[in-house]
Amino acid sequence: MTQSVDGSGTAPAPLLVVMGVSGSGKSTIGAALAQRLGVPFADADDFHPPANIAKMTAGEALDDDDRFPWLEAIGEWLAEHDERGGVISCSALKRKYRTQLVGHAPRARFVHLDGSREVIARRQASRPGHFMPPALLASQFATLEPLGPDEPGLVIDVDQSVDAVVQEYVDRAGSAR
Ligand SMILES: Nc1ncnc2c1ncn2[C@@H]1O[C@H](COP(=O)(O)OP(=O)(O)O)[C@@H](O)[C@H]1O
Ligand SMILES: O=C(O)[C@H](O)[C@@H](O)[C@H](O)[C@H](O)COP(=O)(O)O
Repeated sequence: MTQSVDGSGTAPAPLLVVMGVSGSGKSTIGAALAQRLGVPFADADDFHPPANIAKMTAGEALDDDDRFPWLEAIGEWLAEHDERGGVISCSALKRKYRTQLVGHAPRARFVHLDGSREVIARRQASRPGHFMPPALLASQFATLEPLGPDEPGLVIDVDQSVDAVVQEYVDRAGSAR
């Protein structure tokens, strides 16, 4: 489906991966952004095989081999939503993971939710009933390769309200790379 941007043509609905470390707000902001943009939302947490969930629950970080099939499934979701548009929240911590996703959906763009360890640790710790142990946050930051200036998308600081983050995306999307 396409949405009209002006009288002269149409642009495809956004196809976005909301990325960042655990607790950065991917699920919350991804859902709000999808609602604002009028496209479907999915949470990559729901794509993990049970073994990955069990590993993280036990306090062990995932490795590249654990993440590969999970990223393939997310890439397939993106490819399926290429025409309709959509937002999926996915940590996508390393550049090579993002390259894998774009391999499935070349027009996908990333929204990197960036924040200090202090802000994110506080949010992660105050989140009730989630399988991800706060102790894994250090490995998430150690693994994170921030979205580079040569990668498609934009970086948004999460030290502001959810509505403000969504509004910042809307304001900047037109000039995003
Ligand atoms: N901008 C924000 N301001 C305040 N609280 C937030 C914001 N974004 C997310 N949160 C809260 O922080 C916690 C972590 O957010 P969540 O969306 O679960 O992150 P992630 O999906 O990246 O792990 C949740 O309790 C959520 O309600
Ligand atoms: O790549 C990974 O190590 C995981 O995908 C991880 O980044 C993800 O964050 C977990 O699924 C926890 O879920 P939350 O991000 O919702 O805390």
